Amino acid sequence: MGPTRAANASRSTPEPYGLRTDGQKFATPTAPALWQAGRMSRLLDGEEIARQLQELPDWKQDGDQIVADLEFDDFGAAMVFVNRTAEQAEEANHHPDIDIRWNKVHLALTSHDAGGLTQQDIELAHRISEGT
Ligand SMILES: C[C@H](O)[C@H](O)[C@H]1CNC2=NC(N)=NC(=O)C2=N1
Repeated sequence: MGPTRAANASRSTPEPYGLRTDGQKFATPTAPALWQAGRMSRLLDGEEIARQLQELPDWKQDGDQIVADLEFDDFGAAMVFVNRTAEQAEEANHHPDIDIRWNKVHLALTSHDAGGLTQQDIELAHRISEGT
């Protein structure tokens, strides 16, 4: 016997999706439910993005993305950077689009699940730019 819908609704912390014991079919989690569960950031507005980009000189906004164009001594140096970026992306479970052209690397970050820019994009941009 699992909790009733009413009991569930009154919980302050929602049960994680996938662990419902009341036999109800899983609903597609709504954006507010995911934000509350801490698995999705809310969209940032234009002012917040502009303010935070002041601390990220390598990055600029391009529509729903933030992008960085970086140049290295040669292909090998670019690949060292890209591999480090890949590790950071895996740690964050947030992954930039990466375009490599010999010594030039173009990175683009957006939060596909939220449909635009979130704090996750800003945080990963900081991590990527530290040490470049
Ligand atoms: C299931 C997993 O959390 C999602 O697919 C993650 C993976 N990496 C991601 N990376 C980026 N940049 N945006 C996302 O929305 C995203 N979603």
